[in-house]
Amino acid sequence: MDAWLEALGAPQSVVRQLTSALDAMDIQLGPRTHDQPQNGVIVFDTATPEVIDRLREITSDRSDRILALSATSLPRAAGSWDLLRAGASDVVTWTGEQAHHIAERLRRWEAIDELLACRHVQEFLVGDSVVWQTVLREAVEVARFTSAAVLVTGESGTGKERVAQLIHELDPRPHKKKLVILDCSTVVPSLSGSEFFGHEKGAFTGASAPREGAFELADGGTLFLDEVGELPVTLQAELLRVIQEGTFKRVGSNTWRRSKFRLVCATNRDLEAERANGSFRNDFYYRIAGCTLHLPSLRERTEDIIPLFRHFFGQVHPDRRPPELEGAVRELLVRRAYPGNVRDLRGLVLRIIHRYLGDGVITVGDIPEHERPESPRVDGWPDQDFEDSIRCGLARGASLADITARAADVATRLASEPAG
Ligand SMILES: Nc1ncnc2c1ncn2[C@@H]1O[C@H](COP(=O)(O)OP(=O)(O)OP(=O)(O)O)[C@@H](O)[C@H]1O
Repeated sequence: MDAWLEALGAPQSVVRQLTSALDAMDIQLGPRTHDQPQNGVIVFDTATPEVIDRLREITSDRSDRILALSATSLPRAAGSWDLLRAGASDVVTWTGEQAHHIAERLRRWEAIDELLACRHVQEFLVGDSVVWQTVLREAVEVARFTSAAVLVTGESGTGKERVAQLIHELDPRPHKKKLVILDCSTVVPSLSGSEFFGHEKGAFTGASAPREGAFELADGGTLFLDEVGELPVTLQAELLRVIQEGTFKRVGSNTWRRSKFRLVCATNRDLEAERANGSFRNDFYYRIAGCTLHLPSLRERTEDIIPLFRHFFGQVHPDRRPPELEGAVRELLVRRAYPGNVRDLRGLVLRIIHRYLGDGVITVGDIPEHERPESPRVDGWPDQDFEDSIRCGLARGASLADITARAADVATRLASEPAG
């Protein structure tokens, strides 16, 4: 395998030692090329501001993974954190004996990249932006190389359920069973025991036959608890044991059963805030969040909008090349607010496709009437900041009425301020 190497003030002897040790393990270090993201090693003497700047520069536009290798002294703790913050993925000090560790690290990164680049993953979770590829890479790593419980957070429609599906697919357990999905927001409190743990015949009125619950069904596979933030605190307490130990009793039974499952949970709620105010249990949180993945909103990755458009077009017309977009259509797609994120975009694309006659460029005429900008811009008003504020409000869940009321407040206050 290949990886790049940059030496920033490191002794040549260390660079030579490292290069030949890795070469003996079949890893060739070369210069950093400027096409695809690649993994590499930066060797430096001490973590100077130049090293930090260089790391930032490399990781600002490409999702390279970088091992920062300090050639002489152990970087001070603060130095290590600075290196990680600037974009390094790992920090190691060279004492002449870490070649093996470095080789292992680079090999794992390469294995993850191969999975990430495969057609299935790229078409299942579309997006080339650095922020998206970075989180996707984390998902691939945790799925393939750990059995950790994963908590996926992010606004509605950002792809949390799809990430859960991917984690299950990439999980390398032998004889893996199915993915069981349970939407916690639909669990009726009086039937929650049965939903999660199952029940025996006659356990309660209406229990005419025994039933397996979600934990039992997920034995050997993955249990995806969607909308986990909706679980009442009392129920969270009841789930602690099964999540920690894998043991549970069906409702109406005294027999302990065992289930071995991987747990993936998702929520669009702010569990940090809910833990702080006591509406989400800390002990439950620590059990479900062995690893957390935060999915970015679509407004944080607008460069993925056009690729997603093409993807959704391809879903409807698998045999056709996605058409070109007229400039105004492209601008509308990229600048529009998507409170429902990718789901919202998908809905818009479908509405456009329904109107599209299926020949040539997609033009503004293919945009449904209610999606068109309402009024022409007059002398630069409303300006971009004004639009951005509204978009931001909508994205945070404010209604049009909230925004109008707020705008009226601001206008009244400004009108009463003395001129100048
Ligand atoms: N990166 C992506 N590539 C392709 N399709 C995507 C992507 N992200 C989301 N989607 C599509 O967007 C829709 C919403 O995705 P998903 O249900 O995974 O979101 P979610 O975050 O779980 O939403 P919610 O919080 O409302 O449950 C689905 O139709 C899914 O196929």
